Amino acid sequence: MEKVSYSIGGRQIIRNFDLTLEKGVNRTILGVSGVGKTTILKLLLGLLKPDSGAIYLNGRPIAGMRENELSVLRRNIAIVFQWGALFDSMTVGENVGYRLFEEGTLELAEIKRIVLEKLSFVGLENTIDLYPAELSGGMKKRVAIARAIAAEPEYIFFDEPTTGLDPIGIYNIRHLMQMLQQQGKTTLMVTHDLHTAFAVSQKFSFLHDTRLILDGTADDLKNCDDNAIREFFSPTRESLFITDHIVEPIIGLAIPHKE
Ligand SMILES: Nc1ncnc2c1ncn2[C@@H]1O[C@H](COP(=O)(O)OP(=O)(O)OP(=O)(O)O)[C@@H](O)[C@H]1O
Repeated sequence: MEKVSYSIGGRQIIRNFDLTLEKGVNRTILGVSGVGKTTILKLLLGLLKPDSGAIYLNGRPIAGMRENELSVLRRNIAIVFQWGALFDSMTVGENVGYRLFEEGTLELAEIKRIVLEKLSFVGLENTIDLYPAELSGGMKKRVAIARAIAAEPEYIFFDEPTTGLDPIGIYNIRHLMQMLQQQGKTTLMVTHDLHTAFAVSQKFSFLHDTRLILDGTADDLKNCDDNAIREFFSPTRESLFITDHIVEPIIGLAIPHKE
């Protein structure tokens, strides 16, 4: 995204926002609730059109692209929505294979093989004939990941992937995200779960009051003395003014040890 601005009903949501997704890197967009993080995902997916600025997909501007060209490029992007967004009337297997089935290019047996492979990747191959209502929240999110990767997208977007999960569920999602990264996927996440963000992300975009105020690493965030960033990392209001003692442990705790 290059200098993208977007407003809703005359209210500016983002202004001159820049974002680059580097191959194989996980980036997290951070910022307080309502600041515009999900709006950025929607702009990237082409669900919203920017007021100004440009969005490039694999280096090509999407503005003015024909719908068939766009849909080829969009095949490269998948999104895992906050609540999984599975189709309730379809089985787990049908949910995971839906996109491939709709595209109509693969034999049913091949789709089934891919569905089983992706369900086994998320550890849920035994749920193939169940309906979403029969799954826990964490299982639904894992099925949503299996569905997202069924068509082998290059980019995967995660909107609040760990919201509402217990610690084991959160660990599972983190682990899957790390495995996807090992496979070379480029991922973008929006989350309030800072531990997960620092466990899986190498790059961060911090959005505040319509603007990008930091684009950098965990260390850049930790060392940044911008007030908005320091306040964001303060766990309680009482600690807002002693952020020197707060920022480091939160970020430090969450960064995984690299082998
Ligand atoms: N369809 C809409 N009509 C009017 N305002 C909207 C609409 N969609 C989003 N907004 C507003 O745009 C702003 C940005 O919303 P967005 O969902 O992108 O924020 P967010 O940072 O993802 O929030 P959260 O962290 O709570 O999910 C919010 O103030 C929201 O109220």
